[in-house]
Amino acid sequence: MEAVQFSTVASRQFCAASHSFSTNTKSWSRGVSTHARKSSGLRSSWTGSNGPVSLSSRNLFARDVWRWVNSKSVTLGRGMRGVVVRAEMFGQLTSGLEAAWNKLKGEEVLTKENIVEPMRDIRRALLEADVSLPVVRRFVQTVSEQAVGVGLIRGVKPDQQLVKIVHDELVKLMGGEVSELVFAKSGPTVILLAGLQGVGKTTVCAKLAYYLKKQGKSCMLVAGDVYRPAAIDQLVILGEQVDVPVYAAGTDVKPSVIAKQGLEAAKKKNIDVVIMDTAGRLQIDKAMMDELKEVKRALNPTEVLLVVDAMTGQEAAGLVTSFNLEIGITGAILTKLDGDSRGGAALSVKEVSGKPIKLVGRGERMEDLEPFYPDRMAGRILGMGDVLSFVEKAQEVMRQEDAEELQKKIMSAKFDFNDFLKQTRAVARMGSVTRVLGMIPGMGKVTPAQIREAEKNLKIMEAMIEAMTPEEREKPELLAESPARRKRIARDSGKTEQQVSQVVAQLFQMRVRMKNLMGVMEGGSIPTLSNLEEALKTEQKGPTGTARRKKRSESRRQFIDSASTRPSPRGFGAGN
Ligand SMILES: Nc1nc2c(ncn2[C@@H]2O[C@H](COP(=O)(O)OP(=O)(O)OP(=O)(O)O)[C@@H](O)[C@H]2O)c(=O)[nH]1
Repeated sequence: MEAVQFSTVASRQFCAASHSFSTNTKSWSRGVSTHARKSSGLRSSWTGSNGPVSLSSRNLFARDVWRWVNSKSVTLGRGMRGVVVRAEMFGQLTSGLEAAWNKLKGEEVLTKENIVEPMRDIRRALLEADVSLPVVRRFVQTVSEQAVGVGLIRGVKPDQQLVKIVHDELVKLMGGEVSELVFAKSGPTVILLAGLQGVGKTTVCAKLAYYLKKQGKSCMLVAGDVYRPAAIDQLVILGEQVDVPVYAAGTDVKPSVIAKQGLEAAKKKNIDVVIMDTAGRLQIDKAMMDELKEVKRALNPTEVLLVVDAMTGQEAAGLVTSFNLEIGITGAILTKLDGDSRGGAALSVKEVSGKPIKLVGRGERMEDLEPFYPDRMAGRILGMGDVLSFVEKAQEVMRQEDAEELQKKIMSAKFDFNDFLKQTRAVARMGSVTRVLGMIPGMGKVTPAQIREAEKNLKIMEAMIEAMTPEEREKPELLAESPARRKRIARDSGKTEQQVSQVVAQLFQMRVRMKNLMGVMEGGSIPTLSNLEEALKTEQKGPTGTARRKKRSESRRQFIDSASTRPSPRGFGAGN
């Protein structure tokens, strides 16, 4: 398999760099770099156009976060060409809110007067996101009250203050804490799934089983959708796919009887969790509710979860309310979040119905079901990306030793070209490129053309690294100090000397940034807005070190500065 990768070797900057090398479009490269810095060192890069695209990631915020990061990889398909990057999840809302922050640029303090316009933008953004009007009203009022009362905080700009207040209120709006699934103290835990037709119920049954199996629980699926024979077949196939038994009794038996029989069968097999699929209807009707009530009575479930489609916006919140009133539910599962650019459902369900979103579906694959984290979602809405979900994904696929080894190297500023290559070759099974991009701060706005460009550029970088000797890969200093070596690499890889110089310069810049960010984040955990600011301030101050070290690195620094600022008339990717 040709190594074609999408790697986030803790190095969005590398990707950013590749963009800036290639596109020669200053505004784009500047924009990406800013995003890269703002993302506190989470970096991504990808290479290759003809082989499988793979992906791995690192988050450099703190040791404990690092521990989550294990390496593994996933093949994403043949090349990234043709990948369509869908709208960033909640992208519309994110841009709407950005307008609000922008109105506060240049202000000294938040006042009753100067928040009028931003609050109007926030209100509009939420309404456009399909959040229900009463919810929007309450939200805007709470945020306004807090904003005016917050006063002047030294070193924090008013727009940042407002972002923080909105962030915290969004978290509260979505329920604050993660709402975990409840398990029965004895006997099997029974999860009853309900929902309208086509929302993804049957798929969720299998996804949920897959999710719980990963936590060491044995599961059984029960096929209760007797009105659509294909639904039973679909469940059986999905059950096979996730290697979980399926109890089915055909279409002639009442769902409540199937429920009882399924539960008995599960008990006999000492199954930990029974997941019951039920029929969906086009709309709520009495017959449907009565049948569900009967099934509920037969099962006495631990969890009754309503599966709702995120793309239906505030309608989803209304459904959760109706189902709760009618049959009593314990929470909701929001599916198709990957296709939702507005966010109305995620924002409204808890506030409108009082019931939490417990899990979210973010794709069609079995692994695309995860807990709903209000704080991460808020971060993502504000354009900070879903860093922790991203890192958790990476953890599933990355070896711990590798992560620790890499962390050591970064802390001692020894991250080298071998590490870069190794990471780009660690193929990670992390989901679609689109989804992963959406999780990386700022990356959701990357267009397919930009992806293709970056893909091309990373391939070029890989060619250069391959032309280096093992010693040069380990000690990039050799390249910084020797034009002859750079010339040889340029010749062997078919690139220009300038391109080689830029790649070497970039590695040094990466080292400095990574080290600074790691240093600042060390001991912290989740990248919050405030420590992000601190990290960036420290980064701007430059690396610390003894005078001697500083002197030794001076000439290298000069090389880096000149290489990275040299004009690149034809762009990094040109002429290859
Ligand atoms: N993109 C995306 N598609 C999903 C998600 N969840 C489910 N789907 C797709 O939605 C479609 C409908 O899913 P089903 O599981 O058949 O829906 P259902 O609610 O069981 O449908 P009925 O049995 O007709 O009531 C399928 O094509 C799924 O692959 C998700 O989170 N994201």
